[in-house]
Amino acid sequence: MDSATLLKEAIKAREKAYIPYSHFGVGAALLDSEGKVHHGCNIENAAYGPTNCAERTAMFRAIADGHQARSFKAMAVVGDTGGPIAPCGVCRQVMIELCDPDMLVILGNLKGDVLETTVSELLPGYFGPSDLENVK
Ligand SMILES: O=c1ccn([C@H]2C[C@H](O)[C@@H](CO)O2)c(=O)[nH]1
Ligand SMILES: [Zn+2]
Repeated sequence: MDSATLLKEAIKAREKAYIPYSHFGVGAALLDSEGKVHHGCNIENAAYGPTNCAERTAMFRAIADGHQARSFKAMAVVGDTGGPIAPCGVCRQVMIELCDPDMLVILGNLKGDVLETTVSELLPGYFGPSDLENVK
């Protein structure tokens, strides 16, 4: 599946956002190793803190569906931003946990701006799963 197709899936996922507070919808589409796409949208909460971003919704759904961590091929994310959307810090950390550091991340907006990057480029100097390898 190419980047443009995955971005279209993220736009479809965005339509499902539950956003009574910010009215800012975000969609994510995570491509698994079998070619299946997992949709994520942001899901807000009256207490604000429990809000789940679109990116984490997509990753948590795919893991809960039985897909292996770090087996994913790409993720596209879209919001109505001035430039390509920038994932929040919490989602970047969860990407480092559940996706390969070299996995393609396609960031877009509704105007058609696109930035192709990777998980490790989004979180330089990250603390990740391998940093706990020496624990006895
Ligand atoms: O990359 C992003 C940035 C923001 N949001 C959500 C969180 C909140 O619901 C709303 C405004 O921050 O957008 C995401 O889902 N992904
Ligand atoms: Zn986030």
